Amino acid sequence: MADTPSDLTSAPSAPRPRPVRAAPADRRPPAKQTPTTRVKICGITRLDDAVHAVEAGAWAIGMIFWAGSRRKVGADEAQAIGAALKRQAEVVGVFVNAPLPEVARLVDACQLTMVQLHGEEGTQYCSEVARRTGAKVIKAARVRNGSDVTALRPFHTDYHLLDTYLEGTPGGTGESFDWELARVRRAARGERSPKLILSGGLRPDNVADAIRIAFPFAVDVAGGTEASPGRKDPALVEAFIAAASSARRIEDAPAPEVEADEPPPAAAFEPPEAPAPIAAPADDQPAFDPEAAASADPTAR
Ligand SMILES: O=C(O)c1ccccc1N[C@@H]1O[C@H](COP(=O)(O)O)[C@@H](O)[C@H]1O
Repeated sequence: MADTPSDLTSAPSAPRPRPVRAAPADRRPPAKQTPTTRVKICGITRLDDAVHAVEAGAWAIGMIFWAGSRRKVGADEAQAIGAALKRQAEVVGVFVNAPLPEVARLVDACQLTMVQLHGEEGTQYCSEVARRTGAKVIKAARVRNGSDVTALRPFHTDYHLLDTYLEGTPGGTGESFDWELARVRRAARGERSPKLILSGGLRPDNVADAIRIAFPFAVDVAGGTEASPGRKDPALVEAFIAAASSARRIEDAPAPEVEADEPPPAAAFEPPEAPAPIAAPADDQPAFDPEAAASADPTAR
């Protein structure tokens, strides 16, 4: 029994409870927030524009390698942009039905971290781009109706991109589509879909509405941030990124059950080793679809 002061001081003392004090507001863990929508600034042809876009907060910058584009990037500029920015942002090359060896060569030469396939590339071609280059793959669809959106389902790429359908133009139309159609994709049950990138006619004054309706992972803009084709307007770039970053994404809005209104289109073609014209469907060359082949021949699994 310890009943003297000396006994008390020598006895092993129980740890004293530490006073509980509220952490100062500035040291409390941040409240869980929905991450803001990423921004891809596309159609960049000049190093200065690329650097400015990344400094302004772009997640990705895109360069168009399709020869028919008014925004086609030059080889030297593309290499300089990739070398300068590949550690700070995603550097995306945009292709339309390009031969696979050309895509692989440009990924290496320009240090692309992502490849955006904006033509009629099929599933096997997309997988082959990922396997050969190591770059992440964005598969784009041009949207008229719900079927154009659901047609992306067999593409197990890193990202799906929805752009506006305009006859005879593979992309960069400057026109928007009905963003509600993106919900067809969200209504898909069960499997986890690739992240959505929304594009087509987005501008600083409409991007927040688009985000609220389509709830994309990222938004992508070319024409809406330009002074002229291939040349960015720094003020528009900054306004676009600010508008996208401040838009609230309604993460837990229930996904409506929207049905596709038409059957999915016929199978895509696998681009040959030589470029194919955008308007030419491969009627004479049916796509090789590994999933269809496997289900027709169970031994092929
Ligand atoms: O911008 C182009 O010239 C282009 C050409 C061919 C394929 C894709 C192209 N750009 C992509 O188009 C969309 C939206 O552009 P916009 O904002 O409507 O002008 C975007 O995904 C670009 O990557």
